[in-house]
Amino acid sequence: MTTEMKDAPVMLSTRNLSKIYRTRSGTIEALRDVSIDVPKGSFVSIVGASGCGKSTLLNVLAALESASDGHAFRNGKPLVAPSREVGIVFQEHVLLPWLTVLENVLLPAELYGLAKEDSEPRARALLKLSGLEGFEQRKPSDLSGGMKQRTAICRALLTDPQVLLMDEPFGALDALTREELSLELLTIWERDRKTALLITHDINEAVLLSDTVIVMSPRPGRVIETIDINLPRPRGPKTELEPEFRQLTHHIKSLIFSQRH
Ligand SMILES: Nc1ncnc2c1ncn2[C@@H]1O[C@H](COP(=O)(O)OP(=O)(O)OP(=O)(O)O)[C@@H](O)[C@H]1O
Repeated sequence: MTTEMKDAPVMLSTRNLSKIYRTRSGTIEALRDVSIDVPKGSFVSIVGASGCGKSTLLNVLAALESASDGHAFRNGKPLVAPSREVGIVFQEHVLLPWLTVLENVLLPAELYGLAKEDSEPRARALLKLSGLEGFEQRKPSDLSGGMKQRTAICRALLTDPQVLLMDEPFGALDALTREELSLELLTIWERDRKTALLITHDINEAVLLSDTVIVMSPRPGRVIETIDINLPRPRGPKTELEPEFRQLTHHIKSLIFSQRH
């Protein structure tokens, strides 16, 4: 993280956050004592073994789930309810099949009671930027997996949120489409510099996009290391050829493997 970012105000944070799920067959400790800071305008990724609580952490930060203990804040205020200041992109099953692409992108406008006259031009502009012009009136079933995720990203950006939370947004895509979309996301982010928090299993993707990568332990998820990625921006496909890029991905992989039981 650059000095400039270290000095930026904190947009999202948790302090000693724990989450225990109580189910009929017993309790599951998903998160233990997690404290993180996401500075305003930064791109932070969270990586860790499957089941280590990454989605749980993101859901708490989206105010979709509550913590069992500890605190979560946005802009220094405790999180209470989902907000139009936070856009969320999930892995899949995110578009409503009976609505058109445009109607899907406009859903948050309905949810937050925004004027259609303002929202529709923005939705159309976002779709155009994402290469989806001409598909506004199509149904999601007419789209490829990559196009569906582009639509989901447009929807998350509709309210011009301060924060973008993404849970494995490219997880269900083939490797090439995944790479293409992560490069597109990089371009969008470098243009707007919204505060972004990404959950990913792809360590290359995490290092390519992020200012900081947070590595979590297996369940119960704890932060085991926070790694600053100081690779120069703008970044692109060539960044992956840098020796520093390879050292960073190797270090993160070793950390995750060393935690395996
Ligand atoms: N609603 C729930 N009720 C009970 N247990 C849950 C619930 N949601 C998650 N868990 C459990 O909490 C743990 C953490 O789950 P979570 O989905 O946050 O992990 P993850 O790191 O995102 O996993 P993955 O990388 O596989 O998506 C898992 O053991 C999971 O079974």
